Amino acid sequence: MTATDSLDAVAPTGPPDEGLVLDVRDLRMRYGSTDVLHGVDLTARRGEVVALLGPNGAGKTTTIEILEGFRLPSAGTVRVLGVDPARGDERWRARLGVVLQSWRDHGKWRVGELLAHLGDFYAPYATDRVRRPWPVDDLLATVGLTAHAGTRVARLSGGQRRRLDVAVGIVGRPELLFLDEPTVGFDPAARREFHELVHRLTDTDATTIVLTTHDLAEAEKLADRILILAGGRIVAEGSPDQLARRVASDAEVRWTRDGERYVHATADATGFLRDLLREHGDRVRELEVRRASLEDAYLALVHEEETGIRTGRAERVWQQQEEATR
Ligand SMILES: Nc1ncnc2c1ncn2[C@@H]1O[C@H](COP(=O)(O)OP(=O)(O)OP(=O)(O)O)[C@@H](O)[C@H]1O
Repeated sequence: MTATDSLDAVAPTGPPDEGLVLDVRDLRMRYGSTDVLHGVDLTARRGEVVALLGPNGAGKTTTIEILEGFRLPSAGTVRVLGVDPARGDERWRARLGVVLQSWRDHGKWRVGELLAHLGDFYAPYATDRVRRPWPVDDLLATVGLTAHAGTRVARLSGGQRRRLDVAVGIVGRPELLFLDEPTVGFDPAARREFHELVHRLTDTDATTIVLTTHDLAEAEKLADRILILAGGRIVAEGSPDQLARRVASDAEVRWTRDGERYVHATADATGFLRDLLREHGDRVRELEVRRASLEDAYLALVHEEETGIRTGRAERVWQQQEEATR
């Protein structure tokens, strides 16, 4: 049986959910005798930003390449814009955008010409709802490359090249956009502009975005939902806040009073603060309330998966980190 046959053998029954842009069930991938994905389930809806996080070698790129139709899975059901990527045609591909690690080809082309040339591919796939391609001048302005429309690709700086990568990924006004480590090499201003661009794409075009990144602050800022891939499975899923609460539901309150340092963990920080200030008033100094961060949650959940120690481990890791900073 081929990989494609096996996909059909487990195809879901029942009517498809129209709002689901991505629907992946029990995705498995084996390279030679090594299992990399052990049954990944994931979904994304129209206009949603989903961040896929995980340690090096977790299988993020493998997963994304399967979704893009560049790699055949060993087993599982995959539907991207309602289509099995293994059978996706040009019309389907025109609805996807991919921002890969840096665009190195076409060094002699000028930026504007290159975008116009690549945009031509999408023109036959314009619809009443989606005008394709994105007009070059608008696109250049959107990614902040207007001043470089006539610059040869080979002469762009690293950050400018990355902006071009983004422009290449969205020139066809994709309904689903894959961003692989999108802001590596961006300066802080370019990163902020890029984040604004992502918000604009989801707000005005309802673009669905799947993002892989090792930058947790970026995931926190951009993602509606975060999926943590470790050990070949999605080990946790939720908003940044939900993930943080999963590893530690208590907030930690710290303060000093008469030169003494105090630390108290509580599920009701507001009530505790009210009582504390009523009792000790202006003798309370250096007041701080801290909840577990996404980074705390990420490290604890990945550590849990790697060591196989589950019960209370995540919470203890968080507490140990706290103690180390005291
Ligand atoms: N073509 C291949 N043949 C054999 N093994 C592969 C192949 N591609 C990836 N792998 C292995 O599969 C595992 C997952 O790789 P993948 O590139 O998907 O991870 P990743 O999560 O994207 O990692 P990173 O964060 O380092 O980019 C790794 O152990 C990698 O060595």
